[in-house]
Amino acid sequence: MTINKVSIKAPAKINLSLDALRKREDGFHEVAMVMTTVDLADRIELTLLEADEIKIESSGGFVPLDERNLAFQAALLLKKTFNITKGVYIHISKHIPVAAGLAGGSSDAAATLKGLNELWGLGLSLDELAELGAKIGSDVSFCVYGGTALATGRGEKIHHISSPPPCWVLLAKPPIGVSTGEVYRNLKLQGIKHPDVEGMVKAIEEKDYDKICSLLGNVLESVTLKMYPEVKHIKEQMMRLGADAVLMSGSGPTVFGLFQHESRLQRVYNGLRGFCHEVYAVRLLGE
Ligand SMILES: C[C@@](CO)(OP(=O)(O)O)[C@H](O)COP(=O)(O)OP(=O)(O)OC[C@H]1O[C@@H](n2ccc(N)nc2=O)[C@H](O)[C@@H]1O
Ligand SMILES: Nc1ncnc2c1ncn2[C@@H]1O[C@H](COP(=O)(O)OP(=O)(O)O)[C@@H](O)[C@H]1O
Repeated sequence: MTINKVSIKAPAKINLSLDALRKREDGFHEVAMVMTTVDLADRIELTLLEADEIKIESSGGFVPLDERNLAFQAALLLKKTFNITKGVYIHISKHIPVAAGLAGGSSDAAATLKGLNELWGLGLSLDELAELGAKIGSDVSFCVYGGTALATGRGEKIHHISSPPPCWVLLAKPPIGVSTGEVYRNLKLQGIKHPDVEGMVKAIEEKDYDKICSLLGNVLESVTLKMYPEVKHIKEQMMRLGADAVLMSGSGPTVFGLFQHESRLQRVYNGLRGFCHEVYAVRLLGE
């Protein structure tokens, strides 16, 4: 039976730990990061087109609707690599804030790779899709697998780890978009405080919630918090209102807080909504 349509969830990620070790010859940074998915997701619908074309539309959120869209790039990459002459209509229901440090674009690209693998009957494994994904962006490989992982290299080498203990996550995004490239360009590695990435992996494997909270760390905060004081302000407010622990995700500007108790999450959510328009209460997906 030929499949004509597939619908795939594309979840956002947060970085529980993010370290940059050195700048490489190719301009990228060698990183070590712990990433995990949360249940805030875009939905990607792919419809088979007999004509040799890629069409893309999106509802909600402002994203480019041409070859700059990472989902479009994913389709084009598969077409070129495997000489596909069929086409696809991609529809993105956008729920993940854009340029927020939550890998929304990368997750859309990963979902498109997985969906087209079915729709175009390519028979590729997840490992093969993740390898292709790395050509689109450093975060795409992780998004192909989802779950929880230690990512090394420029972020494309994925080492699966067990899921953290279940907890609530509050995401708060100030009304600014951050360029990942600009943040990495302004990163000064000398004298910087490096997070304990190995300790974080261990704490997750041991399901030690308190240790996970105490080890949250992200070297990119040293850049983004200075560039955008509103991110620092949200971090301070979330902590003051009662989050168990707080960190900026990726290159920002989204700040996340962790919570074991739903009642406390609700209190902090209400407090933040007073001055931050975009706040989301979600759960860790983990697996
Ligand atoms: C910071 C992180 C953490 O998960 O996420 P976001 O904040 O984007 O969500 C990632 O490392 C971002 O991954 P991604 O958004 O895919 O970045 P890419 O498109 O590959 O790279 C954008 C630019 O960031 C810089 N870059 C990216 C990754 C890396 N390891 N070193 C870098 O120096 C490069 O200048 C590159 O041109
Ligand atoms: N499908 C997409 N969804 C979101 N952003 C996209 C998409 N395709 C391309 N982009 C572009 O990618 C850049 C990074 O967006 P995004 O992936 O949301 O953030 P981040 O890299 O901070 O996690 C933005 O400049 C955005 O315009």
